[in-house]
Amino acid sequence: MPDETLNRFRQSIDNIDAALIHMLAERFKVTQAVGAYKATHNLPPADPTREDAQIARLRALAKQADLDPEFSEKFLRFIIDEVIRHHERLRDAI
Ligand SMILES: C=C(O[C@@H]1C=C(C(=O)O)C=C[C@H]1O)C(=O)O
Repeated sequence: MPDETLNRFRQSIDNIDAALIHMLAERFKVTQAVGAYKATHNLPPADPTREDAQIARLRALAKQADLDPEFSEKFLRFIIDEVIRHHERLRDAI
């Protein structure tokens, strides 16, 4: 028997998941451009000072939004680590 309430929740979840994928795709497009710029200008793949500032900012935003700051930091760390791997690959390809 179809559960309309559960279906409506799930439609919303599916829309949010699609938005997350599109936002991540845009973010990786920009970070790829940053990686190419860094590789051609002899800049290091990682910038820990910038990362610390981003993490502090996202933790504060998460708290305001009633989202777990620990989870938010882990999520951003996971993404940034992947970006750094891409930047290292771009650097090594030169
Ligand atoms: C994108 C950059 O390169 C790296 C990746 C970052 C990110 O994904 O936000 C942040 C800092 C850098 O370690 C950058 O330097 O801005």
